[in-house]
Amino acid sequence: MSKASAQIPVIDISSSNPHAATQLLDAAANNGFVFVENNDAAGMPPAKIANMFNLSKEFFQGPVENKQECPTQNNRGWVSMQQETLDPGNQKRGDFKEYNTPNSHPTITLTPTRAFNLGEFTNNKPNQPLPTPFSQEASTLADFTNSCHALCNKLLQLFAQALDLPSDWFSSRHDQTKGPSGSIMRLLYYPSVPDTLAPDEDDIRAGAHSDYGTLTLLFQLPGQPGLEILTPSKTWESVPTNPQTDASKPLPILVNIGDLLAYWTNGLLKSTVHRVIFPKEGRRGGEDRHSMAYFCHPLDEAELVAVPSKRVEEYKGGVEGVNKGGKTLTAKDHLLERLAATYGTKA
Ligand SMILES: O=C(O)CCC(=O)C(=O)O
Ligand SMILES: [Fe+2]
Repeated sequence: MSKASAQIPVIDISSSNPHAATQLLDAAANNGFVFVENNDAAGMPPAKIANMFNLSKEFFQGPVENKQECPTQNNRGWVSMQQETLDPGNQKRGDFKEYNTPNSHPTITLTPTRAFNLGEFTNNKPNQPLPTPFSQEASTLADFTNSCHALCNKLLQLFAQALDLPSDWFSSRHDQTKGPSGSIMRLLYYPSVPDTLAPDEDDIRAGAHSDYGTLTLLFQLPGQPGLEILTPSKTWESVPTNPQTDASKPLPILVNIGDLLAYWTNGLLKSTVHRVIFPKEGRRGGEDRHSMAYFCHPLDEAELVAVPSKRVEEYKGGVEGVNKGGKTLTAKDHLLERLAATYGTKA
């Protein structure tokens, strides 16, 4: 039986929509996921997105030596299958990510490849080693991540407006000229697997998790489904790759609320649990899925205290763990804690 499709609104954030801020807040307070129409106000021309997907595909199709050149360090670089377990409490094995069939030979070797994490750029220069083809395209990558960050800041200003906060309350804490942050552009590849090797129930493409940062922008491709969200009634619902009926419109950008916006708003905004599966419809071994996630994080030292908003004060939800033993957590404390659980290392 196919899964119910999650009800995720598509919102126009251009000035022609005077309700953008409240619509965003309502969607974020409901299930924490929203599609943003990709018009000029989003500042993400479809050709730029397509170019990034092409670079990502070129990297993942390239030789494994390119990937091994830049193993993960400090959450940047090439992240391999089974190195990362997004749902450490429930998953027996690491995430089931890239299967490589050398020369299409039927003897399958499992090659750990999965994602490439790009950290912040400084003056368009990377702060990490880059493999081919990224090394020749540093300014393209920097430009794309900067556009993603600018869109996040625009959304953060709309959230501030809807919460009756000074419009830069969030965006000033995400001003990358003021210091380092944990923001990451992650390029993901989930290969299909041969039907004979179809995954068992424990093998999920990306385990259930909430995102660690403020906001995530997710770029998907049509015909490559698999993302699901956990609804308040604890059922999994699928997220469409394109919720629009007008095929001539650019694909909207999926945005989800991360843990920090939930902390800052005492849980009014929802950091919803999601995962990526092998869809039950279609081939057992799934289709190839490429996606790109921009995890927007605040400056490392930003404190996770509730924002001075009446709407937040009146909301009685509350989020566990913000104030541990009387100490206010910073964005960096939270990130290190989550990364330690994900990679199985010490914070
Ligand atoms: O690939 C996707 O669609 C989602 C990936 C994801 O949720 C993540 O990396 O945090
Ligand atoms: Fe995620």
